Amino acid sequence: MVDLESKRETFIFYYKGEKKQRIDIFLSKKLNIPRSKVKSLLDKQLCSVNNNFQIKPSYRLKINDKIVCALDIENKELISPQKGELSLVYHDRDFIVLDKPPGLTVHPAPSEKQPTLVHFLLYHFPSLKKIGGERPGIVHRLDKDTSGLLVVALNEQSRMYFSELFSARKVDKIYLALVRGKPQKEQGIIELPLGRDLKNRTRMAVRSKGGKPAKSAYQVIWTDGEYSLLKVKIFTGRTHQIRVHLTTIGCPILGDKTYGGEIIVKDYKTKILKKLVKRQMLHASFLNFSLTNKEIKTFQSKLPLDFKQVLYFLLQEPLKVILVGLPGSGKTELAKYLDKDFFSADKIVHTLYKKGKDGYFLLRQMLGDEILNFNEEIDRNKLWKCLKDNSYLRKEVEKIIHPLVFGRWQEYVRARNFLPFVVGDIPLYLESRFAKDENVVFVGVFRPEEERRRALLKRGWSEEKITQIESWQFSQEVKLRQCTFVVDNSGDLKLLQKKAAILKNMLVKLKASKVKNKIFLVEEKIKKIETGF
Ligand SMILES: CC(C)(COP(=O)(O)OP(=O)(O)OC[C@H]1O[C@@H](n2cnc3c(N)ncnc32)[C@H](O)[C@@H]1O)[C@@H](O)C(=O)NCCC(=O)NCCS
Ligand SMILES: Nc1ncnc2c1ncn2[C@@H]1O[C@H](COP(=O)(O)OP(=O)(O)OP(=O)(O)O)[C@@H](O)[C@H]1O
Repeated sequence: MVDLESKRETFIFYYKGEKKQRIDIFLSKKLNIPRSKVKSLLDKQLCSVNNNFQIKPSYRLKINDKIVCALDIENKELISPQKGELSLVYHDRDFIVLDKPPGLTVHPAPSEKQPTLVHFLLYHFPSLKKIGGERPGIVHRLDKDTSGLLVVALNEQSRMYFSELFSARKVDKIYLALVRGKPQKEQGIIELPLGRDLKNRTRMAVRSKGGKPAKSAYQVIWTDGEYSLLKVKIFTGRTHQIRVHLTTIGCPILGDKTYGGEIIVKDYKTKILKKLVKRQMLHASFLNFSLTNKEIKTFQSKLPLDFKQVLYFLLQEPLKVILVGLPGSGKTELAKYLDKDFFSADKIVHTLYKKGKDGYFLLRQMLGDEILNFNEEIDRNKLWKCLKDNSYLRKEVEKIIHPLVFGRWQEYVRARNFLPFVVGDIPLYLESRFAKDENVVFVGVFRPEEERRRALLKRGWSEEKITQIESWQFSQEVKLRQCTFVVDNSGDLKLLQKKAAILKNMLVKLKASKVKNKIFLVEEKIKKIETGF
């Protein structure tokens, strides 16, 4: 038998709980060691209850039971202090708050070969050795690839205080998560029980039977529809809670390979994203709790560099410059000067009408063979005649064609995510209410009536066609009123080219200031914590 009280690594507890609790559960929490380790201590008779050493793990503690326990030192000696950088946010006699970088495991585990945070802590805070155990001072955890705030107790009293605080859920914990997709609601609560995935034990899953209750609340800070930045508060602290809960609303955390957040390279944007995202984009950014003297402590961490890079990249959408103006005003000419590779809705419509393409089938189905020429191709003149006196049919055609054009426009923009701005010659953008988009800037093109009409006649349009097609569009005044910039195309093409060069400059500046503004607004929202959870 071991003389427990004469050993340096001895722990003495008096059980004060009202309910009878299993000793293995009690000691696992108190000593911060797994239950299997408690069992081995009991088996080795390194633990006693009221001086009785024959104790089973299922023994239920009664009030005032005296528990004496000696942690065997073999394991502890394995954790040798190691030099490593710690980013301290707060430090006093009792505890520290630090900013854990991604990729650092909190405490030793069989699968972890690299030094852990505990190794570094022992180097900087040798007094932690007194606390003992495999997890000295550790009162809560963050996954290896999650960054952010972690509290570490520096003495046994503080460790017990914080352990109780965390397990009684008296700590406000808020995380930031960059996710794929967009939650259906701006904010919401996810309350779904979690347990080990029965098919894959390394994963957690929602389990209505046998899962432990888990509750998270989220708010959307920013979204572009495809990716979102969420603020998540957790009310329970289950393993992988945020990661699993967010997948249940269709928003896996970017980079979280275990739960469907892997980045699949589809285009330029995802290619860059894959390079930037090296881990799950989850960051513990805020902690709030009260101390024994009732003082409330609040901590907020800065965004880690990799998280910031990904976020800024996602905020870098190009400015979408949409040219509007009446037919013949010179939109296409201006577009060419702004960007040779501009997007032309008219061109897209032309390709969609080609034999075998989507538009071709749909129009033929709707309007029959009378819009075809002898080669069974769509004859635009016949089509125009068909539509000119039938506004119902025209609107039906637009209902089919505009979403197809808009889809192509979105693809076009996505493939040019690296540019400061993209140019769309989309004459009906305003009229057809393409999706609302805060990144759009309208540029109006004005050309004197006579010159405009002359150009259209030259194009082969009849007076009737000019009047008719104009009547399908908003008036010049209504169009130009919605524009941030208006280009007066009264002179010749050379002058228009000069104006285009000036406009280009202004667009680049506008884009830079818009991004700056967007970053500012997002960062302000990140800082504002107590908003409606
Ligand atoms: C009316 C049609 C047959 C005329 O064809 P045509 O080859 O003569 O002209 P084109 O397609 O090059 O269009 C020239 C200009 O007309 C104007 N315009 C074309 N269609 C429309 C429309 N439905 N409503 C208002 N203006 C239109 C635009 O300013 C456009 O830039 C054709 O444009 C058409 O099928 N339109 C319906 C589809 C549509 O809405 N297209 C606009 C692109 S988003
Ligand atoms: N400043 C100008 N000087 C001379 N010709 C011009 C000028 N601006 C435009 N044009 C000519 O007028 C015609 C109509 O211009 P453009 O095709 O650019 O108009 P648009 O606004 O794109 O019309 P639509 O909406 O019908 O496509 C073209 O032949 C173009 O070359």
